Amino acid sequence: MTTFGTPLSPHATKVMLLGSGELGKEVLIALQRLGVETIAVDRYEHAPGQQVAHHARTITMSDPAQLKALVEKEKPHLVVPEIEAIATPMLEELEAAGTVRVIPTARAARLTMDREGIRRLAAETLGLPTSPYVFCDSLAELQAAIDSKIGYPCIIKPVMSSSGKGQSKIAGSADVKAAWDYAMAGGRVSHGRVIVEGFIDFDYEITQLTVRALGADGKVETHFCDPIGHIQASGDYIESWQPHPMREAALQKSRDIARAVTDNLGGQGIFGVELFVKGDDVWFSEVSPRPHDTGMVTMCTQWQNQFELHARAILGLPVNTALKSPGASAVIYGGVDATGIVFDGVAEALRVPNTDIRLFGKPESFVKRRMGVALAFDADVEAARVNAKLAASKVRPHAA
Ligand SMILES: Nc1ncnc2c1ncn2[C@@H]1O[C@H](COP(=O)(O)OP(=O)(O)OP(=O)(O)O)[C@@H](O)[C@H]1O
Ligand SMILES: NCC(=O)N[C@@H]1O[C@H](COP(=O)([O-])[O-])[C@@H](O)[C@H]1O
Ligand SMILES: [Mg+2]
Repeated sequence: MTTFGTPLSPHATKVMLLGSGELGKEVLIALQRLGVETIAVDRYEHAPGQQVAHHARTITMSDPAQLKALVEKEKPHLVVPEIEAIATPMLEELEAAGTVRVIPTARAARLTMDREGIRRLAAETLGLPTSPYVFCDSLAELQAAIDSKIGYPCIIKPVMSSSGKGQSKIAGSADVKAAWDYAMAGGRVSHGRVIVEGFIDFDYEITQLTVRALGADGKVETHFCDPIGHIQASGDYIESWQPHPMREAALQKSRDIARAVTDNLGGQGIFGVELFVKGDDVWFSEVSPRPHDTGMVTMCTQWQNQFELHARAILGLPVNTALKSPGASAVIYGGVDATGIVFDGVAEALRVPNTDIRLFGKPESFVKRRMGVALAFDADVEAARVNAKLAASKVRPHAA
């Protein structure tokens, strides 16, 4: 796209986000700064991104008929998936018919929508190192897969879920049934299928943000951000930092894997490639063809954060992935099941040196729902981590 229109006029450049949580909200803000007209879609009203977009629409995005009707009505130039649970075969149909361009591609959205598509692509088609895995459709199949191939400890996840929902790590046969039941209850779209993965005893894990953007010659170029280190609890990110120090060999392998996966998925935009590292060994875990939750740290560490990079890349604009400062992020959970909650301690949080916060504005809080994030920059990552966690701890969400 080289010509940009005026929002809310007949020549507007229109972008529709499918999913409008905390990540989409920042993409929408970045798009608006470039004069794009935005349509924020989510499964519930007043989603974070809907609060800042020109238009808010609420549909069941996994329903192909509803999705088709909305895209045909709104006629966006670009459709940008922000979550996995979307009727991606319908996106492929709309893309093939020339109705719309999907970011990065409809095929990438379909392959990464559930764990099976992307895992088989990475391990079986591209030959990349991953944990050992088996897909299972029943408790009996799960037990058999563990006994014959995977062993303990292992990790069981619904094929379609994110942020650790429905995921368990188990140590022995006594836990298999509970893990199966938990996966059945925790998947985003009900699917009686799980992946069981061998546990990788990594030294650390990173997100390799990788941007595919157009160069001056109109060809796609790959740009890498500095590696982001992170800590996950029950499969959900609680802390991240950038840059994560890495030995040269591990960094090179990480980038080779990231390039192989993103070259195959194609299109333009940012990807969050999740990797496990032990010594100089690197395993591919999964990839988001969109900004990544651990990448929220880039709001205080890069000149162009991951949301701006995504906005620029999808619009065909040049990108710059340079680091501005080391920094860290720490998650603020709701801590309570309630709607319309209030947050105390925001001023105290911001009195911690070099910090900032984002409160996402989700209308409903759950004990373990991510409601905000604290950010800190500093001369080194360790100091930033201390301050990000301190700032997050000062924010006290509670029922109104
Ligand atoms: N095979 C494994 N070995 C060791 N740790 C693992 C394995 N699989 C997952 N984990 C741990 O669980 C975390 C979450 O796993 P995964 O990324 O597959 O879940 P997710 O629900 O897709 O999360 P998200 O949507 O936040 O990326 C990983 O970042 C890692 O810390
Ligand atoms: N790991 C994926 C991830 O972090 N996705 C982000 O969380 C939102 C859903 O939050 P919710 O579950 O609180 O509605 C999504 O819309 C996206 O912004
Ligand atoms: Mg993950």
